Amino acid sequence: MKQCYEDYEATADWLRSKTAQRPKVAIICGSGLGGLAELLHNKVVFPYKDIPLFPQTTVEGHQGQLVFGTLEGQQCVCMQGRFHTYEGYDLKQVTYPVRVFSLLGVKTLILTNASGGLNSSYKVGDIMLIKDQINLPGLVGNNPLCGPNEDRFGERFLCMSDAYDSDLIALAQQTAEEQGIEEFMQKGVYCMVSGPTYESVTEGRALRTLGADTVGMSTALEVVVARHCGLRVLGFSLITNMVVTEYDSKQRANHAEVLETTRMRTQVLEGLVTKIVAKIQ
Ligand SMILES: O=P(O)(O)O[C@H]1O[C@H](CO)[C@@H](O)[C@H]1O
Ligand code: HPA
Repeated sequence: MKQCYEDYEATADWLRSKTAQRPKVAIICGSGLGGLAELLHNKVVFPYKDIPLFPQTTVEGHQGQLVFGTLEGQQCVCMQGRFHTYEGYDLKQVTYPVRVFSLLGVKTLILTNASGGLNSSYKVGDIMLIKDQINLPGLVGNNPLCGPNEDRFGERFLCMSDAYDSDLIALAQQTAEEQGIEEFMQKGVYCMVSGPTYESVTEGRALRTLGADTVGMSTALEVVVARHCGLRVLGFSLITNMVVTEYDSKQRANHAEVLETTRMRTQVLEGLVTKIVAKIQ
């Protein structure tokens, strides 16, 4: 499927025609983390299957609906479920909603994800503020900005050294302190791999050597496209499991454990994001 500017406009126009809400903040919820959308007031809900040109979610823990509403007085739009390349979607489909959000007038994108911990000082259940990313698929040619540049969204050559907004990171850290949850807050580097396989022992070790603190199968592509259209970005990675980095380990990564851990921390993460949203200008 080849998306053009008019496709993004058509989806944005359709949404505008169905709701008078004009969010400035968008939130993409990771695996098992869609509960945040339930906290919105004056909800207007669109199942993805009803939204023109929107992909569908196929992964357990990703509900598949777009929720507009107000969080602490701030108009928001929340994706209860995201798209991944391992589902068979291409890079433009995975990132399609981000450009739609930009056309709707969104200025800030908050992303959450479930991830495997690589940094041995991290524990399952820790929440990592993402300070930077390694877009592994992008480094070898699978970058969503490949192809003709759409100047109406952004420039051809995009700087990514400031991808995660330092003011928003500071705001998140301050809010975590106020919430008294610093003990399980971390700050580090997220690495995206394509999945759907979890890492082999040697792959896990290699990613750690590259400088990654956590690894997952999402987020980086959405962030590239968000930055291209000028959105400010804040990201949280919930460590749902530790990546197996010992050859004789009996531990095995699995999605059930991922979802189980999200259940353990979902309320804390929801509370943190809610308080941050309240303070976003
Ligand atoms: O990144 P999110 O969507 O949170 O989900 C993570 O959890 C799934 C694997 O358990 C993968 O989709 C991985 O990317
Ligand atoms: N690896 C990759 N993606 C993941 C993991 C992991 O260990 N946990 C949750 N998403």
